[in-house]
Amino acid sequence: MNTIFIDQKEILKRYKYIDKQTHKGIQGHALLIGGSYGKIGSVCLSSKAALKTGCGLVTAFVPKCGYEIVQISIPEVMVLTDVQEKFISNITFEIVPQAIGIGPGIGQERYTQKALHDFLKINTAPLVMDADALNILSLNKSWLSLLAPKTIITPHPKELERLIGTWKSEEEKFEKTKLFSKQYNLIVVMKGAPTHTIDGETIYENSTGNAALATAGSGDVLTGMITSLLAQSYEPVNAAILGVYLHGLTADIALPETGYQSFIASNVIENIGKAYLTLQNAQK
Ligand SMILES: NC(=O)C1=CN([C@@H]2O[C@H](COP(=O)(O)OP(=O)(O)OC[C@H]3O[C@@H](n4cnc5c(N)ncnc54)[C@H](O)[C@@H]3O)[C@@H](O)[C@H]2O)[C@@H](O)CC1
Ligand SMILES: Nc1ncnc2c1ncn2[C@@H]1O[C@H](COP(=O)(O)OP(=O)(O)O)[C@@H](O)[C@H]1O
Ligand SMILES: [Mg+2]
Repeated sequence: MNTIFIDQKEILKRYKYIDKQTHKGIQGHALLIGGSYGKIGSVCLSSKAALKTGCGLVTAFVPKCGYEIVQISIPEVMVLTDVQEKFISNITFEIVPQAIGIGPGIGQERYTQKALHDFLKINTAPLVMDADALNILSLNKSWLSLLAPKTIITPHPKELERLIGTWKSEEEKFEKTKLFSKQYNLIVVMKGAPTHTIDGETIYENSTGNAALATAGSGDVLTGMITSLLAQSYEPVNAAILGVYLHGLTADIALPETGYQSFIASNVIENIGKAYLTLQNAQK
């Protein structure tokens, strides 16, 4: 098995330093599409995480009921709304994002399923798919062929099972996921403890993170972080590997202060800066 252990040394080979002359117009624009009535928080977490991971601009596309929630909770994020009040039914926008993340809190309404299908047929931006976007794909497996090469999917174990079916051993899980990755030319971020990112035959095993991450919304945050890195022109596999590494590192940094129990998804976002600084300081 071709497994690469992702420690700081491997990350430094992939991490790109900020150009002193950069500006928000070239730092990348990320679009996060998600949320439904009662789950607007998920897309707030993804959007804020995207900004804190360094892209220049972030837009959230949410159902109408999410408009004020996103505007008030994260003033730096721009907001586009669907025509429907409580769920997404028609994904249209005039901006040109460099990357899109879709799925957190989006639900599985029939109209949302159709909106996802229509979106996948025309989307050309680098894409991260998570949560209910993956559950909708599991209900409509023929749509997997619409995904562009190197689309990143970020399933937790239950979402993975819905996509690839059950497994009887860890070995079988990896074999089935590798086959799935090759069949559809996808990058699969197999979330877990630890997380493995699978790109065809290659498995990248992450070295950071701990059980503090077992908390609501920590996956939504990861989606925003990876989308942000994609928008900053990281190759998809590197965006996935670096996003997973920084995400886990925030929990390792915060653990002495929060303990396992009181760490929440917002603490991931708060510690992204410190996680980046470990990489910058390692170069000095
Ligand atoms: N504040 C918010 O608005 C939040 C919204 N969320 C959204 O809620 C929707 C439902 O997401 P869920 O993931 O809760 O629902 P799912 O039904 O997909 O997953 C929940 C079930 O999956 C299994 N599972 C999850 N992680 C596992 C693991 N590591 N090992 C083994 N089994 C595991 C468990 O059996 C669990 O009951 C998504 O759209 C998600 O984005 C959640 O992210 C929570 C926070
Ligand atoms: N025990 C654990 N150790 C390390 N990482 C964990 C652990 N439990 C969960 N995680 C990480 O937390 C995140 C949970 O994602 P997910 O289940 O999608 O959460 P949500 O949907 O609530 O946002 C994943 O990145 C996963 O790898
Ligand atoms: Mg999730």
